[in-house]
Amino acid sequence: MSLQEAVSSLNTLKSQSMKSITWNGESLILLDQTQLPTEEIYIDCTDWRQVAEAIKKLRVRGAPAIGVAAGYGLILAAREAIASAPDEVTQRANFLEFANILKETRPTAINLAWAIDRIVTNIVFPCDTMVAALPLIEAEAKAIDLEDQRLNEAMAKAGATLFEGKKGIRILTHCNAGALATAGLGTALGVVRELYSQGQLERVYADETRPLLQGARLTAFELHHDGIPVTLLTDNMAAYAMQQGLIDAVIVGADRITTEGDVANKIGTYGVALAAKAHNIPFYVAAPYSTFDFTLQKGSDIPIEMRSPEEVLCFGGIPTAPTDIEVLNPAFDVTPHELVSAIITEEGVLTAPYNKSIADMAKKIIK
Ligand SMILES: CSC[C@@H](O)[C@@H](O)C(=O)COP(=O)(O)O
Repeated sequence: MSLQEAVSSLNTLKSQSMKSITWNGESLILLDQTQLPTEEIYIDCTDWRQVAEAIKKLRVRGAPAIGVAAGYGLILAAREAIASAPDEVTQRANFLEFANILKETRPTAINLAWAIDRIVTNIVFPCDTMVAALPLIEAEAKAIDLEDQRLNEAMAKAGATLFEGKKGIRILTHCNAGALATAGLGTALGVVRELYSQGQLERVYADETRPLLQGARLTAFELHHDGIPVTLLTDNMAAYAMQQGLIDAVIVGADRITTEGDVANKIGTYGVALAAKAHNIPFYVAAPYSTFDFTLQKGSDIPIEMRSPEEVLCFGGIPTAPTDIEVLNPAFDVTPHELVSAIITEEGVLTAPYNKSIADMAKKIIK
């Protein structure tokens, strides 16, 4: 498939929901999310380094999406490793080094490490040669992509059960946990789409999500594109909207969830959860099993990505503050499980006590 054909197939798919990642057998085509909503630019990644750069710079972003993109990036890494040396030992060492660099591009969303480890451990390690592993890596990367689409659909259905019999529902969301952040319908926005298709949704309130405006640039864009009513508000208006009685429930995505149910998500999520608690509004998190870190108990142990001060000091290259001041720029925060009303997964809706419901889910998955 040529770049042109891939772009036109992406455009067709976008009429159902935004599709931002396409593997065409030769290269990985990514919709550059840093350019949205003003420009739809596609990057043709023929080198795994371009995939790493795209993840680091948030051209592709959202926990499930970066896992899917990295899976395809490993095909490019394996091809280069095979071409880099005649002997198996060097090829394998080079591949593992490339995989590690990809894995380290973003530290908080566990879906990235999960996808890379799944391919390295299940596919590459048991194979005798990198040449033999190559088609299997490609098959596994596609399986991760397709699986994410199915997980999104299952979460959408599970999430809708929380709103049975209700109409005119107004949902607040933070950041972008939609089609742009996954391979399918989205996690939080998958539930929103399901409610909309059942005629139950009145509208979505989208926090703009400082500093990189994923809510304004991506969520508002994605929902508006798909004809779902959306109202944009700045982050500091969320508590006001709750106080005014405009919000029935909050639904957000997640980048990592611990075994106790603590949730890392885009910076600002914790404040939204606190405000929801104060106003007695349910705070739901939607995430697939690939977002759970079954090795971590406490949210305080989740590595939080600190990003460049420029993201806070400027927007679109235009300074919005004195440029020589100190800046705090954590990309994520952790919402303690006490503030989480339920976690929507493909296995159903998990409720407190989370250490038990998450352990039961882990048993089902790790059979
Ligand atoms: C379905 S994606 C859920 C999260 O990944 C999303 O809410 C988020 O925090 C994304 O952060 P980003 O820094 O844009 O990758």
